[in-house]
Amino acid sequence: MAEKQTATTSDCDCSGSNETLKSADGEISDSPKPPAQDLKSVLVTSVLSLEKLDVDLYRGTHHWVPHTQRLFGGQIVGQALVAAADTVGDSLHAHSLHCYFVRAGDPKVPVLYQVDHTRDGRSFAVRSVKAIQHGQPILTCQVSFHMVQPSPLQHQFIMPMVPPPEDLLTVEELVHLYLSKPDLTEKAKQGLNKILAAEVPLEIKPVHPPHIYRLTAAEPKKLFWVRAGGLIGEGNMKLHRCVAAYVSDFAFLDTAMLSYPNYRAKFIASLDHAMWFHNTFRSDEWMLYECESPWAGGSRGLVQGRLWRRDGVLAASCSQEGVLRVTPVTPEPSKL
Ligand SMILES: CC(C)(COP(=O)(O)OP(=O)(O)OC[C@H]1O[C@@H](n2cnc3c(N)ncnc32)[C@H](O)[C@@H]1OP(=O)(O)O)[C@@H](O)C(=O)NCCC(=O)NCCSC(=O)CCCC(=O)O
Repeated sequence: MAEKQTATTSDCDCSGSNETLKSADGEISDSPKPPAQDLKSVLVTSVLSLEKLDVDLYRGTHHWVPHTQRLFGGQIVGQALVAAADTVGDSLHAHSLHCYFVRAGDPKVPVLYQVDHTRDGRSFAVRSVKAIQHGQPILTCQVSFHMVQPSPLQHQFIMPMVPPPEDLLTVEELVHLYLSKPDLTEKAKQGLNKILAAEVPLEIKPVHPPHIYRLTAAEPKKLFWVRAGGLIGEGNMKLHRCVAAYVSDFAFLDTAMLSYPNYRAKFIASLDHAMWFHNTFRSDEWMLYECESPWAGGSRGLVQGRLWRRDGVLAASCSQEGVLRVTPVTPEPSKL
């Protein structure tokens, strides 16, 4: 386990409000089904189980598609990582990836993944993956792999102090709580029911659930516990990194919107996504996702995230820039 060093102030700040579950009558991000820890995760049986069509050529299908009706970026990154990882030996583990989302993914057709062997070195290997639909790239992704090498240099920030997942409600439980409140507008009910109907293969527990009646401008920071819905197990540790790639794009970019409750996203899409894997972890066990946005401007926003194992080990770091085109929210006469 890595030794820890003193955290910066931003790393210790866990006061940001959490908008994994957004305002009941604002844009709603979809949310998970209840846990089924005895069942194999659909991420393993379906989403990240690619069909090998030929040498270095794979095909992936979809499970959950966001309300935007463009493919979920995390799914494309996760599948690209599965394809890349299949072309390197078992002693090599992904330590970083860098992706550009160049076209919207079409949920009506599968995605092809073409892997190019950029370089095989002594301890590192690099793969370039192109995700293709309708003959055109929708994502380009470079993945670098490294063999396990010891080092006397070891440090990491300290995980923020937050309540354990056992003390918090899932998004679904929160939605049921909100639905039981009186004076809920029809629009709000519809939004909440849409969340319950979604089939996101993740289980999420916001650390600071948003207040349903009062949305105030908050620091662009949020924290939530997350794990794959269902069992993945220890059989294929490479797969946990692919699942983390899937997880890392979920409700990430909207961190940049937390300071602007009077605007809703008219067009929101991730432009790029980068990830660094630091330690081994199980993505079917609770991990804390710490997200913050250091900057927004010019119709774009930057977000950065850290995925923590619950024992305080830093598992992965992520960065993403996205396009954020917003429109003012029209105040409603009723309570919600
Ligand atoms: C980013 C783009 C759209 C850029 O392509 P482009 O041809 O340069 O497109 P564009 O000109 O920006 O148009 C896109 C759209 O934005 C509109 N637009 C353009 N300029 C303005 C403006 N000033 N005001 C208001 N709207 C504007 C355009 O009319 C386009 O709208 P349209 O698609 O025609 O309805 C493209 O590269 C793309 O689609 N890439 C893929 C992005 C993606 O699919 N990412 C992964 C999925 S997003 C995700 O997973 C994160 C989830 C976020 C979350 O919910 O947390």
